[in-house]
Amino acid sequence: MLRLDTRFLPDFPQAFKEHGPLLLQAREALLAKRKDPQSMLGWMDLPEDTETLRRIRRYREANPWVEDFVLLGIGGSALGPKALESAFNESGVRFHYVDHVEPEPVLRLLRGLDPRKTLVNAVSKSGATAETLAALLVFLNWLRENLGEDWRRHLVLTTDPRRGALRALAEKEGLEAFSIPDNVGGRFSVLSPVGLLPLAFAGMDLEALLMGARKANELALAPLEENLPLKTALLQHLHRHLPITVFMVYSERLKYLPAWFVQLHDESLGKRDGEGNRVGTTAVPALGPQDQHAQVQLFREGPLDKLIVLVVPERATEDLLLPQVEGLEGEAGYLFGKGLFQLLKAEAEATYQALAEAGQRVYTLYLSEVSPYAVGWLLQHLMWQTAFLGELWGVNAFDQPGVELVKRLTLTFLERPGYEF
Ligand SMILES: O=P(O)(O)OC[C@H]1O[C@H](O)[C@H](O)[C@@H](O)[C@@H]1O
Repeated sequence: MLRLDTRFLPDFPQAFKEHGPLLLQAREALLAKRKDPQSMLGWMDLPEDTETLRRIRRYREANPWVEDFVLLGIGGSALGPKALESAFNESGVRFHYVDHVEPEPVLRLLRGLDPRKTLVNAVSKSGATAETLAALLVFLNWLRENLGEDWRRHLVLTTDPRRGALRALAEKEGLEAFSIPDNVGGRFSVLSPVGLLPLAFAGMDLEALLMGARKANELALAPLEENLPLKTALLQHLHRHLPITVFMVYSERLKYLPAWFVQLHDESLGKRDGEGNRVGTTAVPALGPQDQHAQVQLFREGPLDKLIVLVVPERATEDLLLPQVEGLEGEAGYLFGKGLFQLLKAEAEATYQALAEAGQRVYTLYLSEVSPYAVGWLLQHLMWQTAFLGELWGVNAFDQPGVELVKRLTLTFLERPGYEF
């Protein structure tokens, strides 16, 4: 369950009423694009795709030998699975993410892995991302050298249904491969095999994850009053003059969720609108309570240039009572007998109030608990929010023309004769 709290933004209910027509128009414009196969709105349908889920389950069951799962992918091909796996890994399978090109950690990883117990999953929608291709070269070679003909069983690809280097490799070598639907872009792909395959190996309850996402879909299509994604989209829209939107999550298990949100928000919305104006707000990741001891000083007394979103669980799956320890009554007595989760909730509430009191604009999204259902709901909710904002800000939320130059320049530098920095 996901619940919005805007108690420190008293004008919001009125603003929501006034902006009703604008919001409905934005939703209509977005949904009208669904008919267009180029629209990249396939993420809306992923929670219904039970056939893919069945295939993934069968694959997982056929490979019980996996002890280490190495995911080669970057951006939208890594951030979602990482955010969910680190929260919900129940299986004991160890996960490793190669979403970088720093040699030392790759070498350290290779030296510590047993190839016979390792499954490598290369993930790339385009099949053309330099970091992922570089990692694939290394791991493919490593599997071949160590496993001989058996290497094929240890490599699974997640990529475009037809195009790109990964698809070509899968066909040439007869490798197991899962498809990211044509009309699903990287940062909207967490509920496709990009996320579902690794999460099946993590032992996560995928039915519940998708059920939560279906709930977000239901609300996005619901009448205005119940429409949670239109509400939070409007909160972001009303504060678009503030350059920063902080996404602060009060959950250690969800510590990688802010990074997923940052890509979703920044890469979708930071671009030129139809008139050439630069639009977008900068999402800043934060974690509670750790960042109370780092960023909150700035949030309290620094510039009032932020919209701050807190994501707070309402219940613990299991609390841990703090024992009374003799000799520590003076300093820690106020904690005796309290739950660790009680402390977490008190800290989140204290931050909420202190930020509002400082004049920062702040609202909270309460998660009933850190469960696959609630988090599935939250992820899909945030995708709807982003898509609605794309309409409100007049930008295409599903492309990323701005990142291309870096890719092209990287290739130019590598191909330059005598290249060395
Ligand atoms: O999945 P891939 O095609 O390898 O893309 C991985 C990432 O790289 C690109 O640079 C895009 O900007 C991201 O949106 C994408 O998630």
